[in-house]
Amino acid sequence: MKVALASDHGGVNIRKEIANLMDILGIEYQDFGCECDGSVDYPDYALPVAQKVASGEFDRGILICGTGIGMSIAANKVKGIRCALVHDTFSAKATRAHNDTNILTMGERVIGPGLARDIAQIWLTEEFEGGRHATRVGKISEYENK
Ligand SMILES: O=C(CO)[C@H](O)[C@H](O)COP(=O)(O)O
Repeated sequence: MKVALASDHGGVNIRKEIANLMDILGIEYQDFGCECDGSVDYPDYALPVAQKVASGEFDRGILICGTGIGMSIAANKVKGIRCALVHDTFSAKATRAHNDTNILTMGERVIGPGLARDIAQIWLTEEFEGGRHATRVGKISEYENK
């Protein structure tokens, strides 16, 4: 699995935490910044990462901003992306098992690094269950492809 990782200025610390987690787990990833001295605009990071995942260049994406919301809104505009904003471990598991999400977002101004790490680890390792969930995800793709 190859993961594209990025944050805006509001998510730098959790982005570094997740990079460290993926180093430990032996997960291949590329860090697309930001190299933030000051303020940047989250769509400039969310959209390129989402495009890389949608194109198949990367299997998954993880995006961090202050709330996770802006990154999530932007990523979900890209065709083929199922992005989940997650701030609890139950949803981290469920959104992989049920929604087959390919991008995870979190907000550094919402949760701490320990919880973010746990959420990322679950999301990176949980499998999609398929079955009835595949039917439902398929309906979303069908709508998107109309
Ligand atoms: O969470 C975010 C987007 O959803 C951003 O990180 C947040 O809006 C940045 O705010 P500021 O420019 O005030 O640091």
